Amino acid sequence: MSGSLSRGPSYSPAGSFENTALQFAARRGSIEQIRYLIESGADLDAGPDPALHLALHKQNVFIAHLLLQAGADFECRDSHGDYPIHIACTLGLLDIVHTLCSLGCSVEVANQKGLSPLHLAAKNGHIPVVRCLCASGCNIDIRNSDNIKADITALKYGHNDIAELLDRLRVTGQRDAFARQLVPTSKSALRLSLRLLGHCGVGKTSVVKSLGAGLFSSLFRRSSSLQSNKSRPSSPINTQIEMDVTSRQNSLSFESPANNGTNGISVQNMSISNVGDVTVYDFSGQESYFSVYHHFLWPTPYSLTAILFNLEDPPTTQVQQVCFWLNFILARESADLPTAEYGQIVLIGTHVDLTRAVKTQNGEWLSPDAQKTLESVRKMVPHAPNLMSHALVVDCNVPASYAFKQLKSILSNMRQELIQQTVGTWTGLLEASLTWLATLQKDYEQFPVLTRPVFAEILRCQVNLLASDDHIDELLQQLHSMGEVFCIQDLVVISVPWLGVQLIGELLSNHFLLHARVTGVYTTDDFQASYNQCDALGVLDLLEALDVCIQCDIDGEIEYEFPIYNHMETLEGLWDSRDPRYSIKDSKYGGVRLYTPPGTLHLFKSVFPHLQVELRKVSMQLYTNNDSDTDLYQWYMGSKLCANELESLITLEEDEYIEIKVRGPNDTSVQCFYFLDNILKTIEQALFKVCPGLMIEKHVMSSQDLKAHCDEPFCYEPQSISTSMLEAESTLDITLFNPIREKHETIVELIMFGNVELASNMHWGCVSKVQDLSGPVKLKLCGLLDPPEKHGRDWCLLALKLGLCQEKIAALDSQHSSHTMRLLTTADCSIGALVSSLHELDREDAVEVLLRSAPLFRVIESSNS
Ligand SMILES: Nc1nc2c(ncn2[C@@H]2O[C@H](COP(=O)(O)OP(=O)(O)OP(=O)(O)O)[C@@H](O)[C@H]2O)c(=O)[nH]1
Repeated sequence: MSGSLSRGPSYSPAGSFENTALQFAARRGSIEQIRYLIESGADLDAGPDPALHLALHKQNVFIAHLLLQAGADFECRDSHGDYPIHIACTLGLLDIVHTLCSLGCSVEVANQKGLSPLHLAAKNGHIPVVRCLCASGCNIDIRNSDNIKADITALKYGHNDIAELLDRLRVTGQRDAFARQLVPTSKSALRLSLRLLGHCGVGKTSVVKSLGAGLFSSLFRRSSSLQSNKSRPSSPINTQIEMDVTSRQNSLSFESPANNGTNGISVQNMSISNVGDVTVYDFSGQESYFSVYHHFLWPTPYSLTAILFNLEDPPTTQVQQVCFWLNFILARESADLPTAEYGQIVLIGTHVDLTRAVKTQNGEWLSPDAQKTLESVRKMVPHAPNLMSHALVVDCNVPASYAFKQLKSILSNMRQELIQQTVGTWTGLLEASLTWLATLQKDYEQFPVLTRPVFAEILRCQVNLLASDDHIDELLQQLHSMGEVFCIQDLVVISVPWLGVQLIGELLSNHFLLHARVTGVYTTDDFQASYNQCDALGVLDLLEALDVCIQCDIDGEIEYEFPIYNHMETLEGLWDSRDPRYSIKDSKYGGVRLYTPPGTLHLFKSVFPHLQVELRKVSMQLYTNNDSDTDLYQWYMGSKLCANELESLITLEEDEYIEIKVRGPNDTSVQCFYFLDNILKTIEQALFKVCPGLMIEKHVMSSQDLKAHCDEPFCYEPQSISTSMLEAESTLDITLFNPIREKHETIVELIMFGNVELASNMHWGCVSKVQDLSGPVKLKLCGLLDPPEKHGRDWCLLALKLGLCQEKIAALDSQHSSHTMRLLTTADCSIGALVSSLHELDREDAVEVLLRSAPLFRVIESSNS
């Protein structure tokens, strides 16, 4: 800060008309100077035009806030006779008006021209400001010096909406009631959610029914279920081949066991005895629905997620299914949140009545198998935060049983623990809206979807005329987390059960998929013919917001592409080895395979259609931006993107890994490199959107094998590449051994399409900073290093090795409860240094994670792409 700035008071002799430094800074909008002068004790209110008034005239809301926070007088006039509220109302500075009102400023004072703040806002057409003034208790019948009310002023200046608002407030006489509704009460707005996940037929719906059963109906649940059990076909899950759960080769079966399974996501708001209101999400076990579950599985401390498994199934099947669902949930939760932001996860073993388990006197089933399954799962997924240490064992059809009491008691304990966090968030507006939603749903029964502006307009009309945009945003957030509405982009779905069952349940059902167009491409009319329950355009907008489809302009005709419906087979000749452009000696080939870590199989399958939506977006952008010759051809679990003379093939192989191959003619190494990099970025973004918590491994394909069109091209595992990078003096000199062809390949060939000059635009992974590690990798390291280790080789020793003293780490101001996470987000060292320290500590488990999942390289700029 320049030394020429003096303290304010010396510049502001009383009554002087010269500008003080503060006024000068306010006029110029210099935030730093304002901060300095405030700290130096400048006279904030030196006049006749105080700094606050000047900042407001310049519409510099930030500076005005700084001055108000510092204690500037907001009840003084400037040389024009205006108070700050007059200026803010004239200019429509809603935030300032709001702050001034909450500071208790006088909202009815007239300026020198005899106009009140309400008249000024009405005259200038600022309806949000009018609402704010009215909610703050301003007299709506206040008259100006010509004895005219503000609504007449509004009419005179053509602001009929304001006139109407003031008129309605007067006629209904509910202004005070509306204002009170907006003030938070001391009540809590806590609504827990219970999410039930598991394979088909494990008993999710039965649990929901039992939770909802009253005392009387519960007597009938058991007998009716016995009836239905008789007709229950043996689950195909039971007939699965026994699997080694650590292998990549295994496959899970997701077939539906019966016709009557849940379609989509059944959402119910239930009042559970001894617990209170709970929103229960019953997620179908049918695979076709998995691709939209991420929209409903956001991390929240207010949720209990139950993973159900059938105790009749072989133990390996139980473990494999539970691991799948646990990984599924963890992948969909953002990885860098403090542990307290995640809800609890509980395992529930079902069908215990059909096993040889015994019951204790108090009715508790004893099933060592369930606990064994939990222990195996814990070993295989050690980093699951908040997985409860005890599995419940239940006969889903007996509501009044010990297990249901345990489940209710878990929910009730969660409520007790969490209630404090939401105390003071309940408003009268929320209460009124909950009742009003039922009427609104009836009005929009056919298609219960509104845009945010329409929702806001109706809410103001029917519930509270004074609700501001901020009030409505907050309300929507509350309603969304309660499961009362579902907000996505600009849309508000006002019936979540409709969305879960009638829309998603129908459109992603196996039945619909079977009859869908095999290309997955629909015109609006085609779509309307297939789904005539409501207006196709509205549904298509919603499905686009859910990333289920994408609108494309194909030769001037608007069409919608649904990759989930696309069941076209792979065409022969898509990657023809004889294509003369790519069969010449110096043509360029390169490729990458993306894996999830061992044990997390099948997670890509539900993401791939989203990835195809993103690829379509990219191809349309490439087309409009570069006017290049771009083409995207998509089929079931595969896409071919071509840009000018470059080609790429993106496929999901064996349901397990994504393969990306790129090729170009001679002299296109730079283009190929950036083409591949851009495709990878698109895929990574799509994966992140759906699975922000998923760790990705990047395996590099042998370019020689790709060029030779080998059936089984060799793939270099990331840990062998990373290790070579760490050991080599110069990364560019690295060669890796391809055992299939018994040849060496250089890193330049493998990653840079043979063009060494590209190195100047790259950062190698080992020199990247530890902070650059992705959230899921950090979380995995936390799972390994947080628990105290018997020889002390945990985060603590690591911190010392990395040069941080314990006091420094303990003193770090971080919200994260994990010590390792604090260390990783603050340590200023390279990934290579972290690997060396972990080696020294003999923590090969953590080294393995890093070597497999740390980035191999990062492209600095891709302007050449
Ligand atoms: N004996 C017994 N039968 C059960 C139990 N849990 C579920 N069932 C029966 O198993 C069948 C399938 O149960 P659901 O509750 O519909 O299974 P779900 O998990 O909701 O399956 P989807 O909706 O297809 O995902 C029904 O006939 C239930 O009565 C249990 O604990 N014991």
